[in-house]
Amino acid sequence: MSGSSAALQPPADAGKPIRHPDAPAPGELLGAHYEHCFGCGPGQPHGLHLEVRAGEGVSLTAEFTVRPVHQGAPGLAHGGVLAAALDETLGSLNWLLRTIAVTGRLETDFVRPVPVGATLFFSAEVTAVAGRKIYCTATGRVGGPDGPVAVRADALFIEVKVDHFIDHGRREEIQAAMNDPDQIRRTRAFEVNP
Ligand SMILES: CCCCCCCC/C=C\CCCCCCCC(=O)SCCNC(=O)CCNC(=O)[C@H](O)C(C)(C)COP(=O)(O)OP(=O)(O)OC[C@H]1O[C@@H](n2cnc3c(N)ncnc32)[C@H](O)[C@@H]1OP(=O)(O)O
Repeated sequence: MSGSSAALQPPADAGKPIRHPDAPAPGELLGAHYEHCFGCGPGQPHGLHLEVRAGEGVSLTAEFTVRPVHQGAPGLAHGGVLAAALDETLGSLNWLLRTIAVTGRLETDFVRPVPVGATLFFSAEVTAVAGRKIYCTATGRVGGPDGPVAVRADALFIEVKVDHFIDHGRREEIQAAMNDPDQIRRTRAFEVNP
């Protein structure tokens, strides 16, 4: 099974994504957007520690190595963890648009089982933008960037203001983030008009 639902088909008036002029150069490693992010944060011991590199246009590549803490069935990655890796990969595309956005919808195909110890090589791109709606797609391969497809996803991200996090996040983490100049710098890298 593959093919995304009607909710993930861009409307007729959608435009092509535009790479922000200050986006990281192709090949550049993108840092974590938040130290304690489950997907990319170095301060999250059981996190995915996804490593993401900017690509050409509004595309990127990412790598994630499955560890024993990510198991579902014995010796195999948990599907929810793989979906999280896809979500994080797709969310990282917003660095290249310099837009803050959250996942509205994520549709995932699990094509083959992924063993513990395997590295997933993701490639992702934004396919269309319509107002606040950002349409994107990602593929994860095993064994190498040209290996067989193990997972893929299509998603819709919705642009939000930084207030989305300030209004909804638990007070203590928001306060700590606001007191951290490095976090403020990272958040600004996402925003065209901070
Ligand atoms: C200094 C302070 C520190 C701050 C530090 C921050 C740094 C952060 C930097 C970067 C963070 C990135 C983090 C990446 C992590 C990986 C990505 C994730 O996992 S994100 C978490 C999972 N996602 C959510 O928790 C969203 C929960 N949902 C919501 O909050 C709302 O539903 C939201 C914002 C998505 C939409 O709500 P509305 O009220 O703003 O907008 P409406 O009007 O409902 O939707 C706008 C358009 O989008 C469509 N839409 C919305 N949801 C849809 C859906 N599920 N399916 C299809 N269409 C949908 C609607 O039909 C509408 O379309 P029409 O403009 O009318 O054409």
